[in-house]
Amino acid sequence: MSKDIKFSVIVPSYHEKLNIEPLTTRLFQALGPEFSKQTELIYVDDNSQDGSVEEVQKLSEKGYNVRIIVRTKERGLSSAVLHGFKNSDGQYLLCMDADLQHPPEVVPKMLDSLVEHPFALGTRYAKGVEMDKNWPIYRRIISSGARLLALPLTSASDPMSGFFGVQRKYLYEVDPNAINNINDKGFKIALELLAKLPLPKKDAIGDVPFSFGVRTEGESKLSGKVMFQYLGQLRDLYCYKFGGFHLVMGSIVLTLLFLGTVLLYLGV
Ligand SMILES: Nc1nc2c(ncn2[C@@H]2O[C@H](COP(=O)(O)OP(=O)(O)O[C@H]3O[C@H](CO)[C@@H](O)[C@H](O)[C@@H]3O)[C@@H](O)[C@H]2O)c(=O)[nH]1
Ligand SMILES: [Mg+2]
Repeated sequence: MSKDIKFSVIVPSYHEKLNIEPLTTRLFQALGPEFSKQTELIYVDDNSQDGSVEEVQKLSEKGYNVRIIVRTKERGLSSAVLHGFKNSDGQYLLCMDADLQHPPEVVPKMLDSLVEHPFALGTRYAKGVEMDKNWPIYRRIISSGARLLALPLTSASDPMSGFFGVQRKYLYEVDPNAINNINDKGFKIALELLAKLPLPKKDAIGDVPFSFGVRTEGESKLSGKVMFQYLGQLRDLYCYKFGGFHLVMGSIVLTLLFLGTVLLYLGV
């Protein structure tokens, strides 16, 4: 463990070569010299073999504190984030996407919030925040449906966000067993952590409003499989939180809401 590193920024990445250089340079530029000295940037790539490794190597040679972990046996956004957290040095852990939908310029605010709160949440649901008008309508519907289904599980403003931070001690120290209960399937790792980590009842979450951008390079990896993984994750979380009877009721409500969302999407 490096004593100089206070903040670790973890970026799950899959086929993101074209986004690596702009994200890295914009991030360290936004951090400025003092924050930069205390920050490491870690890409967790699932063997994209698209030149991402060489791209990171170039940036590291230029002096940026950046490295890339390539996993060859595992796949998935959530598990990549957990892998990055485990293999990082900072006490303050931040997660963001590679595709610049999470503006690197907001990271200093996120880190400030994370020093003050156990959990920092980049939120798209706050006054004055607008979703990029180019974000496709079907993604908005899916996102709203997913958010609705998570309402009984957390009071967080945007549990679907992939832009969040957590203090290391809440992952591994406050309850060393908590990490073993975390579901590492799918995309919604923030929801999982919010629902299961031993966070304090009061003032646990520091919201940081941000405007969600659109991807300009590469493609989204959201697939039907990921959506079904989300429904499985919800079922487990309902069970974890409310027990057996509520699980059955929850499943019925979930199915109805899911069908409603699909029908709405299809315009039926
Ligand atoms: N290592 C790894 N990274 C992955 C994988 N799948 C996706 N990623 C990375 O995870 C990030 C988000 O993936 P996108 O494909 O861009 O997801 P999205 O559909 O735009 O979803 C995003 O927006 C949601 C909010 O609407 C977020 O909830 C979600 O976390 C993600 O940020 C990107 O950096 C992408 O490269 C994977 O299997 N392995
Ligand atoms: Mg994206």
